[in-house]
Amino acid sequence: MDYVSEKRYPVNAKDYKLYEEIGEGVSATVYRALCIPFNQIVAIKVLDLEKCNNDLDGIRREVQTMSLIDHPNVLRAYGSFTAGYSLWVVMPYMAGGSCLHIMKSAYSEGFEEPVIATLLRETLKALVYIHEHGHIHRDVKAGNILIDSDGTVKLADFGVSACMFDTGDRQRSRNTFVGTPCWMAPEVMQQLHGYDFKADIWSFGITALELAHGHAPFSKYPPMKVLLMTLQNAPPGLDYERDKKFSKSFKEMVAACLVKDPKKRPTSEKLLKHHFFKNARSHDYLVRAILDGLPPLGERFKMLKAKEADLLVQNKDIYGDKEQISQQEYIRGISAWNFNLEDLKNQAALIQDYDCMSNAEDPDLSGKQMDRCNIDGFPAEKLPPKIANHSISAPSQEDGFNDLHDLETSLPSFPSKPLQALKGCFDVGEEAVGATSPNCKVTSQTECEQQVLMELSSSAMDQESERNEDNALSPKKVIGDENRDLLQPKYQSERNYSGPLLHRQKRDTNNLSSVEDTSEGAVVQRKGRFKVTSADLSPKGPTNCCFNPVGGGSACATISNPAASSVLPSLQCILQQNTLQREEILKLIKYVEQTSGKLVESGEAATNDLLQISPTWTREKELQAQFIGLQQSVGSLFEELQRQKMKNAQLERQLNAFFNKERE
Ligand SMILES: Nc1ncnc2c1ncn2[C@@H]1O[C@H](COP(=O)(O)OP(=O)(O)OP(=O)(O)O)[C@@H](O)[C@H]1O
Repeated sequence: MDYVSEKRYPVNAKDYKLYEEIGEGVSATVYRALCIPFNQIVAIKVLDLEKCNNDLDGIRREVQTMSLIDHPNVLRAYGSFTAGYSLWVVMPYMAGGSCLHIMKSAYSEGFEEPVIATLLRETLKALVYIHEHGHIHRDVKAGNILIDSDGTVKLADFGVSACMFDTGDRQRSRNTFVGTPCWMAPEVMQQLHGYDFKADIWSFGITALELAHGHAPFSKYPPMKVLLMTLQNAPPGLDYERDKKFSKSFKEMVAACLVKDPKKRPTSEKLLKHHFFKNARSHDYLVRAILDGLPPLGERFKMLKAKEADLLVQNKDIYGDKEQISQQEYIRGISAWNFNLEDLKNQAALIQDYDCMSNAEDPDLSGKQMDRCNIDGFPAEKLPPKIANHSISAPSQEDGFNDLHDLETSLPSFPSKPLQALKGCFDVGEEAVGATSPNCKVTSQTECEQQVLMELSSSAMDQESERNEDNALSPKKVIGDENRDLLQPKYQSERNYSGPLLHRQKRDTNNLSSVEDTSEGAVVQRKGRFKVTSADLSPKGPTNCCFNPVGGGSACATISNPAASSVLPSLQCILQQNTLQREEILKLIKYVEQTSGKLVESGEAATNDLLQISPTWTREKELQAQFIGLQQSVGSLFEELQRQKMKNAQLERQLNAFFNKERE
């Protein structure tokens, strides 16, 4: 990228005067500020380095990338420096704020088409530039499209951008999992073959829908659900019925972006030539159409925060105190999803309970949106068969029963490595994944994946019989679409109030008092937007196991309908019980032999049989001991890894401080 910085902005906090807050992200607060020596208003993003844990690399990358940018549609950084435990990034102040904030303040149903075309064209120009320079933005969404008071549009936030040239060609296709679930391309979730800049085109299509409706498709669902819906459902799009007010060319443009096969999506350059963008207008038009009459950014932000706080107070009784932070984050529409493995598995167990209702009602989710959508400029034969033939093959969703069918039939299309898809949610390396999942410490990855897959399909089958009862969980029954932001806490309650969630137990989530509260645990690793908590790491042994000498069997509560997380402990539990039973039987036989004084023929045979299997039994015991030993060493290796990572982070911090001192 071209180096642009002519003017050297001061790198000392005392040269800036912070004014009001104008935005908040996962680990940063953004302020309007005055650069005193230049007497210039700027925006300063203050990142809490303590909150960023191990992601210093990411931050450094963001700042570096931002300061090398030279394009009118990409937000650049004037400079950055550390102040105490925070990093200050100085940027141009975009007085209109983000499109997301503007929608939340005044256009909750979304913008008019010419406004969307103008915003998207400018954003797309930014993407063309970014892609040309070998970068993938990876977080294209309305929250990152900023507008200045003169109507200039800039794409912001390189927090998760990746440089395809970082370490050579091999890295052109990325293998990390970052971004925000609703905007995330299927190939990013799947983690099978990596992904490239076409992932941004998918996010761009989702952003188009967000600007059209005021929210992204699937935004009311928890992350795991979003993940599965993105992978399994037909891509979202503009609906011919619901979205009558939008032009055919808009629908076609969106459909061209939201094709599951990235190869079939247009490049940003080609997309920019789409005739939809001929509807784009001038900066002045944007000012007149959406900025005029809006209160100043700081005030708007304050009002939004107050509105959120009100909503939280209103719902405190229903959702409880501990949900507040995640609710706030959700309502703000930021990407602070607190992914942890238990959450994801629990959400997988909940899957589709509310689909049966919602898919039929929510045009975003219905299959019919693509029916009459011929993609001009991008020939229909280039569409994947699922989309191209949609009008013929898509089953009617109206009765709300097809969802089950969908899930079953789409299981084969679910990533062949579903655990990898889950694993990806943490943006952690292979070793950490093994360690974060207590159930996967010794079994091979494939076995674990099979367990998850089994769990998903058994959950799908169970749900057919329980569908009617479970419809009570449908968000549509609880709350109207206009209050969509309030839906999330309901699911978050379910997420956070659950241990390994059995499908049957799920119904109890309506009665929170009956559900065990498993507190989340301290964050032990955070990468990008995702964190792994100590709760994910603590091994959860089998519970409620008791040996029943009368029935001669074991009663493991976790076995009747095993959640993925409990399958392995359950198997261990059975194994243990079998061993105990065998011991008991041997003792009994010995006792009978001694009291009867002679060997009954059949008894003899039975004893011999049992004695014959005893070497196997001994071997089992040995293996069990090895298993426990291995579990322990994986645990301590992981701890060591964490220690080293923390050390690393500390060193980086010191280096940073040193570097900044040098610059001063
Ligand atoms: N230069 C700017 N001018 C005006 N507002 C800004 C500016 N930069 C950021 N904001 C506002 O602050 C919000 C949060 O900033 P930012 O997105 O950079 O933080 P983040 O932690 O990366 O958040 P996220 O994870 O949601 O992307 C933005 O959505 C936007 O509304």
